[in-house]
Amino acid sequence: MFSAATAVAIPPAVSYYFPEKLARRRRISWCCRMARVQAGYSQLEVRKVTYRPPGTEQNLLNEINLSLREKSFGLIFGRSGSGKTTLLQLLAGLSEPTSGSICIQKYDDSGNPIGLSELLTSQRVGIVFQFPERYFLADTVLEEVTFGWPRQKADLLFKEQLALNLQNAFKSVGLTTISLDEDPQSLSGGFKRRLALAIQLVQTPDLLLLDEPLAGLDWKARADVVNLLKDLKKHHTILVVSHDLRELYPLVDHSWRMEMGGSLKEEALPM
Ligand SMILES: Nc1ncnc2c1ncn2[C@@H]1O[C@H](COP(=O)(O)OP(=O)(O)OP(=O)(O)O)[C@@H](O)[C@H]1O
Repeated sequence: MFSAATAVAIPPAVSYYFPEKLARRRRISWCCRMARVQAGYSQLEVRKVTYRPPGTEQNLLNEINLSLREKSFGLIFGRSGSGKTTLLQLLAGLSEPTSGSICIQKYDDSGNPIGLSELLTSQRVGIVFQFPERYFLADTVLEEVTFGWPRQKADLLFKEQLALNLQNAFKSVGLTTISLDEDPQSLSGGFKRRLALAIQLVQTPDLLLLDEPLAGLDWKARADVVNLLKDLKKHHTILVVSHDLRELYPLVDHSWRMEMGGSLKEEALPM
């Protein structure tokens, strides 16, 4: 077991002394980040995105437009099979739009556009699929989180940064009372969902995409995840696909309905 203070007992492979130089660099980059934030804001801009899977005759998404300002919470709702997950997959770079663009537009303090870049080259994007626990592969929590981490010695600094991120990620999802040696499958439903979020948060994403984050959880775990999302919203831009409108309503800044046939329109939640 470990506490919040010691949150993650980093194993030998990633437990290196965190040098003062690196700490200073983090402070400097944090200051730069603050300076950037004070100088304006950025917004995810999906413009006229159409998607037709290769080799098929029908568009799954038709001229989708969507804008979401940084540190906002967006929710897409709509009937099953309308194309919500397909859109998240495009935003995560798992498929490419047939036409249209997915960008980050920067604005100055007065709201004047000052720069445009592609989402995936300028921002880190994390995606948590529906029922993410079904895709857990490892025997321990630590292996699950560090799956795919680089193994070469040359990546020492990168590993140290990830180890620190891991500690922060576990704290931010309230996973401070589980052992890193535990089997992920032995965790409760709510804790599995927290673990899935922590795995993404380790990469410090700017944009977090969540597909049905409350699906399959009991009422207590659902309430926990809603509270957790409320906290995450302070630091991340979050776009959720969900049918659980009532529970997520208090978090939502913008919402859109996906129509059958793959068109999206901004619409208040039907409460
Ligand atoms: N690669 C593909 N080729 C052909 N059809 C596809 C492909 N991917 C998804 N589809 C179809 O596109 C439609 C939209 O699927 P999608 O999973 O995006 O819907 P959804 O709105 O997220 O549904 P749900 O709410 O049930 O998760 C579905 O009919 C699905 O079967």
